[in-house]
Amino acid sequence: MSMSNCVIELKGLNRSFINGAGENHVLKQIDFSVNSGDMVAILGQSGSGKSTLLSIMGLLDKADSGQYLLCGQDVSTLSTYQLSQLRNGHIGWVFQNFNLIADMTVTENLTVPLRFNQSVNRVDYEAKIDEVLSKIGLDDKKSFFPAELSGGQQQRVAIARALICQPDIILCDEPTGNLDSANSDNVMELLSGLNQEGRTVLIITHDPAVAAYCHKAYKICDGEIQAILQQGFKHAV
Ligand SMILES: Nc1ncnc2c1ncn2[C@@H]1O[C@H](COP(=O)(O)OP(=O)(O)OP(=O)(O)O)[C@@H](O)[C@H]1O
Repeated sequence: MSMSNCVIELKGLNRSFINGAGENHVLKQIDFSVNSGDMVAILGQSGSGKSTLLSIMGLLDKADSGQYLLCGQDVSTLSTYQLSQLRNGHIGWVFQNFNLIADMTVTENLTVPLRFNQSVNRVDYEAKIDEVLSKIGLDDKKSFFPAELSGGQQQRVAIARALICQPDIILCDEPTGNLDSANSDNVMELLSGLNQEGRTVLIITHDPAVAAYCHKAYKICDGEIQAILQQGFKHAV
């Protein structure tokens, strides 16, 4: 285990896709790290590789070459089972389209990650669900189906689902992309609060107002990642 404060460390990371036009080298020799407790925005034009990078960091995809250390562990040495254990233990995901299961109630949606987590006892499910629902302010919506909630409420449930296994890292892919500005602010306040509690938050966004909630911002351009100075957040993309 590394002694560094880095929860995410990428070294010389490459990812390409082959398509009809040949090889698309999306991420080129990426060196990037995120410290524990950071709140980081990743910007970049459509197709620049933001989701690809986040998928690798969230252990949903693998780099072609280079190294990825998650909480000090070199993920290339791990089996599929070990990867899923690491993912369940450390990472919560929030997506643009919420990705709630339509024919399950809020409570049932929140039960799904608990079932995959062997360290949570079934008798504790209800208390865990109550705890995350009160955190997002939707205690009264337990038996609602996703379609009965507003977009902002659905995204808050998705954040509750990301939180329920107590991850130390929350990865968000355009979390406000489908929300109006009031709901977007609401979701960002929620994510900021989680960061203030000590969670590391990474957010892909096109929106400078979202980046402004973060301490650091980076931009992916031509396969490379570069830091953006705070005063440049507004004009980043
Ligand atoms: N599974 C895949 N197979 C082939 N090409 C892919 C795959 N995933 C991504 N790509 C390509 O990699 C490039 C980067 O895609 P990615 O989704 O990471 O971009 P992005 O910056 O997240 O874009 P957006 O802002 O539009 O979501 C694109 O050219 C895309 O077509």
